[in-house]
Amino acid sequence: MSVPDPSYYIQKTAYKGFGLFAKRKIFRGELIISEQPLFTYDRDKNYLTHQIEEKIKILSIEDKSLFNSLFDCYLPKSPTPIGIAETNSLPLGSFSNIYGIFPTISRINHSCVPNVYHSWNCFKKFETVYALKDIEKNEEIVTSYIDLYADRDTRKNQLKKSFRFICCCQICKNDSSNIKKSDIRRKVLNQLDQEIALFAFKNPEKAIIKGEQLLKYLKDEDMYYLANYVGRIAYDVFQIMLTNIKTNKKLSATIDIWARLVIENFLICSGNYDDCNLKDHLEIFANKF
Ligand SMILES: C[S@@+](CC[C@H](N)C(=O)[O-])C[C@H]1O[C@@H](n2cnc3c(N)ncnc32)[C@H](O)[C@@H]1O
Repeated sequence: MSVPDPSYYIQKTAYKGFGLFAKRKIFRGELIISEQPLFTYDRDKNYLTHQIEEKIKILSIEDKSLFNSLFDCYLPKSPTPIGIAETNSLPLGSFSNIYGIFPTISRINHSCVPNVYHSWNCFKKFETVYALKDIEKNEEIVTSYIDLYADRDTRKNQLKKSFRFICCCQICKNDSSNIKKSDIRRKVLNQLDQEIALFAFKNPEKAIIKGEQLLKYLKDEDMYYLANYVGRIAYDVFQIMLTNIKTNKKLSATIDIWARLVIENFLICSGNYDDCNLKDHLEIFANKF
């Protein structure tokens, strides 16, 4: 089921195949698409081709033709079911082996400066797409296929290997001195991200400082609008503060600010924070002061 009166349209692009575009101005935090999968499959299984072919067999005629119309980046001239599935499938949750085929969301092209975030809503069983920033009428709607803490060459190699294209987004085609600066900042982001987990138990004060530094680097790299990244960092810091609240009140003095940051950013990128383990705690602290 899609949102009634969609705010997007699908159109052929100059060099990216089809893409999704804004039919009108879309605002940050707006739900753009909510879509059920045509079918799902277990990507961990060896007999992948057989599994996908069996799933296609039981689709309705319309759904079969929808599936067959999707792009195969591996064999574009003579698409195969496995090629179409591997070009377009999305995991149902961050670490899931179960992947789904979503005919409309599959048309969204990649950018390392995405303007939307897609994720699986495990309660409603829909893949949703929310706007991370205001999107102007006729602007292309773009998502990220990869980890954006990676440097330019790593991003380029991943996209080439998995999706067979060279990214020409505004940060990938920057001049070399700007790319160098961006790569250094992303390397630091990656390192700080790992250090939060490393210090969470043995030195929580330090882990919180790493979280604050992460947000600063995200701002410097113009990534602070990425509510999925900001929300996750804030959630990590909130969790550390909550764990230590009884033993170290000073350490958790700003817990309300972090709780609000989690809620605000989770709402923007996925419209809810229902699947958070700490939902009740978040609400209590966000409203406490
Ligand atoms: C999931 S599909 C996206 C929709 C696709 N363009 C279509 O026509 O259906 C992924 C494929 O789109 C193309 N694509 C996505 N983002 C691109 C980009 N930024 N530049 C060039 N091609 C891109 C690549 O061929 C990639 O393998």
